[in-house]
Amino acid sequence: MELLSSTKVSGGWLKRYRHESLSVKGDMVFAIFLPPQAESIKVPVLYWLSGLTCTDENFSQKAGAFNKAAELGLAIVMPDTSPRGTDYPGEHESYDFGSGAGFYLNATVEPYGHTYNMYDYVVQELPTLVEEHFPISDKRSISGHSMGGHGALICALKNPGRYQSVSAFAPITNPTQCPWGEKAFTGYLGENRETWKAWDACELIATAEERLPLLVDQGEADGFLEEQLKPEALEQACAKAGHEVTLRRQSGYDHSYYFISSFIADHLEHHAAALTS
Ligand SMILES: CC(=O)Oc1ccc2c(C)cc(=O)oc2c1
Repeated sequence: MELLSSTKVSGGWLKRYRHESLSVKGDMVFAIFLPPQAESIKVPVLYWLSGLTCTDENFSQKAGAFNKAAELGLAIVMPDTSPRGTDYPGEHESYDFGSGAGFYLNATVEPYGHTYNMYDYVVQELPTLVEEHFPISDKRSISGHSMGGHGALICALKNPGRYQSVSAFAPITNPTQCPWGEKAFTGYLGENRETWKAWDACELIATAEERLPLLVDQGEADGFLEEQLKPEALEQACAKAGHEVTLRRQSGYDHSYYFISSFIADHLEHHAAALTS
């Protein structure tokens, strides 16, 4: 691992690293916030999955999360949103597919199937790496925004026992039924829609082995609400499956990090309560 930068913030440290990833067969960059408590004990950790077009830096620069994370003694790990440095056909042509748009799945269609394995990376490889190299415990939670909200929901739903809690901001709840998801899943998984279901929170809810309560914030002035995000689909899937969900519709908020920064403290409290109980 190569240390790229180290910055003191909120009494703790924000560190960025580059490392060679087996899952994506290339270099990946991630950031980790270590709260002051990590100087003397192993601290629990929140994985934050960012949305389309983002890198590890959007959350660290814009969410305003570190004062609260320091107060609660939470580490935060911020991975990048896709493999980088490949040059596949179509990879750099649009904001919603390819670079910056990994969708937190394991691609099966070549050439993407070769390296776009963001699911393996965030669920297995990155936690193994950070738990080995930093004073963090194996108590994990997961959250994210938009494409990253979809990622957080599917990672938790597919891995009972791995996370203590899950939350999301404006998640793509039902990617098999919205334009962003249909485009990405066709490109990464192929035309057979049956195979898509394994990566869709609304499909996974029905058979989830674990009933982690979901905390979701959704801005009512979000321009992507009706066509892409579809919070009502998640509500209906949860109601049908008897899965607890707290969906907070926040009046006037859009899809931006202003929205995330307004409610991130609530999410950190939610995760800290589960991680320290
Ligand atoms: C920094 C920032 O605003 O990030 C951002 C902007 C737009 C989007 C969209 C449209 C989708 C998504 O998944 O993430 C995302 C993130």
